[in-house]
Amino acid sequence: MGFIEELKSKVSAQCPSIVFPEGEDERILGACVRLQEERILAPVVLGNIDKIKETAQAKGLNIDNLAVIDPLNYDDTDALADAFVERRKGKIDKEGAIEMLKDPNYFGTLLVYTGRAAGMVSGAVHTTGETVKPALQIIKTKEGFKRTSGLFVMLRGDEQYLMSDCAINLEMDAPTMAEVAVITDMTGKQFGMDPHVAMLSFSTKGSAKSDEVTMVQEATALVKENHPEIKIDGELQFDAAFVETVAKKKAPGSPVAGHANTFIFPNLAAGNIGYKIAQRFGGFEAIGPILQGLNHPVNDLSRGCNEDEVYSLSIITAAQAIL
Ligand SMILES: CC(C)(COP(=O)(O)OP(=O)(O)OC[C@H]1O[C@@H](n2cnc3c(N)ncnc32)[C@H](O)[C@@H]1OP(=O)(O)O)[C@@H](O)C(=O)NCCC(=O)NCCS
Ligand SMILES: CC(=O)OP(=O)(O)O
Repeated sequence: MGFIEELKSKVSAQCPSIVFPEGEDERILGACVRLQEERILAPVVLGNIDKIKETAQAKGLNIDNLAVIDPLNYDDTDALADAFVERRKGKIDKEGAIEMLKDPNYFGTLLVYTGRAAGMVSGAVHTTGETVKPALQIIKTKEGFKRTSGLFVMLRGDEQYLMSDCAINLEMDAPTMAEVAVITDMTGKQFGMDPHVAMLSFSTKGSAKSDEVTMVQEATALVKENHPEIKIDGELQFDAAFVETVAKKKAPGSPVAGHANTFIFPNLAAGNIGYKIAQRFGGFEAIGPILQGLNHPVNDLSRGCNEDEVYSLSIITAAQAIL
């Protein structure tokens, strides 16, 4: 059984409710109708009902059984605003909260925070910043984690790899890269994988010297020291991490080199460019970014996503909510 198929059977047993702030988008609406008809999860679609009906008609979708909420016309806005003000502790007043709730990403995030939905999927229309900022402010990271990070599950046939951080952290240092590695290992295990983690660089085992190479070496050392149970090595170039013959030459004796399946990037440019190259040149399905380390699952999409990627990320979001 494939990765998504396996999660699907676990998720459908509980059928959690997932909110989609971009209900007027045809890729979102198409995926929601499929998820609802297959009884995998219970979508809650946000948007203007007339515009959603227009999208449905243009695509020939039957939305009769879909839960739709217009954030501009919702009975419980007052309760959401109160929860928002309480959570932000002096950073927003009631009037400001009511205004912010007109933004579907804030509205959807508050539905998740207050337990009205188990998770959220957005970002097919909005930028990553617009999508994730409400979650960073309201959902926040779990105890023990300082930074969230954006993971991609890369799928092609039987191949399955994890890549992160491809979406969030503009500045990388050794503690942040170490934290990304630890949480990515946890996510992989949560999804039933056996992560072999490569801390990526343009250098393998000291073949080049620079501040960034030192940062990756320090991050690797931090993980090895604090989490001896994690299968990790670095710093490794991608070929040394992935190709056995190259690993034998560049990193002999490494427990990970040559068969890594989990790749941690040394900066956001490498991560974001790297996953898109694998997706567009390599023909991988790229599912994510999956935000790791938050109290509840809120996941972003690339604006370049297709309906199948929305469908798959929704199943992963539901799985994060129940596993
Ligand atoms: C994610 C991002 C929007 C955060 O923006 P930001 O300007 O740092 O956010 P702010 O400084 O306003 O912080 C907002 C809140 O988020 C928290 N925060 C910021 N980055 C965080 C992170 N990585 N993890 C957890 N919390 C974070 C802050 O602590 C702050 O909390 P507070 O308001 O309760 O004090 C920004 O880092 C970003 O644009 N990243 C790149 C996104 C992108 O375009 N990626 C490429 C495409 S996927
Ligand atoms: C993840 C990502 O790169 O998002 P977008 O393509 O929307 O910028």
